[in-house]
Amino acid sequence: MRLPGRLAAAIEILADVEQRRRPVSEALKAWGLNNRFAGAGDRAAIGNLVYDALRHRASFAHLMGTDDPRALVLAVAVREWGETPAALNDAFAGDSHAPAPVTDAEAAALAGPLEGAPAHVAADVPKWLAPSLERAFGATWVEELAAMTGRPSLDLRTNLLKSTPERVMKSLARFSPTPTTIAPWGITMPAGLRDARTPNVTTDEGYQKGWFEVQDQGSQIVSALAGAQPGEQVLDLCAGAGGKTLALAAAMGNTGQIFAYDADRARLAPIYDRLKRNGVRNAQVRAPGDGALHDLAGRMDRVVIDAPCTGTGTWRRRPDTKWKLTPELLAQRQAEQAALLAEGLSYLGPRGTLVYITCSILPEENDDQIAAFLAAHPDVKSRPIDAAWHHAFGVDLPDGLRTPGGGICLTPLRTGTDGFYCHLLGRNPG
Ligand SMILES: C[S@@+](CC[C@H](N)C(=O)[O-])C[C@H]1O[C@@H](n2cnc3c(N)ncnc32)[C@H](O)[C@@H]1O
Repeated sequence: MRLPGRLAAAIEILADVEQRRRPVSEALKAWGLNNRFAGAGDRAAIGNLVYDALRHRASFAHLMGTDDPRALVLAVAVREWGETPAALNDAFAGDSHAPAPVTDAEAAALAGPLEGAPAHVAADVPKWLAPSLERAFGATWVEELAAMTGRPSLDLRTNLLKSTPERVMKSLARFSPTPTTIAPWGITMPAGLRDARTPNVTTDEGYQKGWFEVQDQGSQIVSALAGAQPGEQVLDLCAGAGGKTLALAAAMGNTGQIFAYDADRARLAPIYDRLKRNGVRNAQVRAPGDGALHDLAGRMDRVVIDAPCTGTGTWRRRPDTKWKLTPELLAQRQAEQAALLAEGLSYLGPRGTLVYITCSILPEENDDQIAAFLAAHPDVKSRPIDAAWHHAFGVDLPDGLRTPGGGICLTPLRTGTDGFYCHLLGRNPG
């Protein structure tokens, strides 16, 4: 397929997403099944167009005077992919799969400046979230959120139980990987431009052998900040598919014991294969059920709560969720987080550390949540995050990452990672 056909496909898919209110990944998959002539390169390019359109939906709709799929996709082609209306029309002219020609009015809109747009439009976020985001980032909030409209890099964590960063880099040399800037065992490949495909690293023999995992550097950083030590008893209370569990197991050198639990059996299901492939021998999976964790009460050296959240920190990867988030969903997540913090505390030993993590950038799920928890539990205190950073990475906590409430917040602008929040707590401070 050439560019005109790919643009037409992206328009069709965005319309499908809107009409059927289905997730983008599902709409892309359905399109691929119905259009089997399209190759992997076509599907990747069309996916890039669709995701780029959703990343910039508010600003492109403002520019074009409409958020219809055609307007958004033309804006991606011109504003992000560097095409011109004239070049598009030349390409469209000889292609039976092309969208209708770019009109003069569209061409004028595509050239227009964004200056004067409201802040939430420049930031490409829903208007109702602007006050929270301004509270999170102050004067730089628009810049912070604009950085979230970019494409994410592909990051890997070397599994030290089986390999070394040098060995993984050699195995993946064809993708030109480089070490991550903060996480010591991370490897990264920058996102490409236009129709670039994300390297399919999971077909690499190194992956099959368990030498590395796909994990955003932000997730690697908060896993390291959790500070799990060899020989400890650790509860991973929201283990999901085990991304953090695997990192904790490696940090503990396969010693001590990790209890990996999740309330959702389906989310937990992939963890068994992943533990095996990674050579993890110190993790015990606890399937959900009455009393599944009763025997752990008051015994844990560390309880990690990788809490269910709005995922606002992952908007680069899942831009459709940005536009679906509602105040009701946020309130629901906040209630779940508050309950999990209280539950997590019940498993903590007297000198244990409670690790609270979200992939959200909203204060409601981060500092506010912790402030409410601390107010309800006067015997609990924040543990110093700068000391944890120094211990994990051997350097001082960089300026600007600490939150007013004593946690840290990572962002694409600050650390080149997904947005993550991490706060350490315990009954005995320091
Ligand atoms: C952010 S995800 C976890 C991701 C996972 N730790 C990883 O690194 O791959 C949050 C998880 O919390 C789980 N969850 C939600 N409510 C829970 C509860 N009350 N108890 C335990 N797990 C819960 C969800 O099923 C979901 O898998």
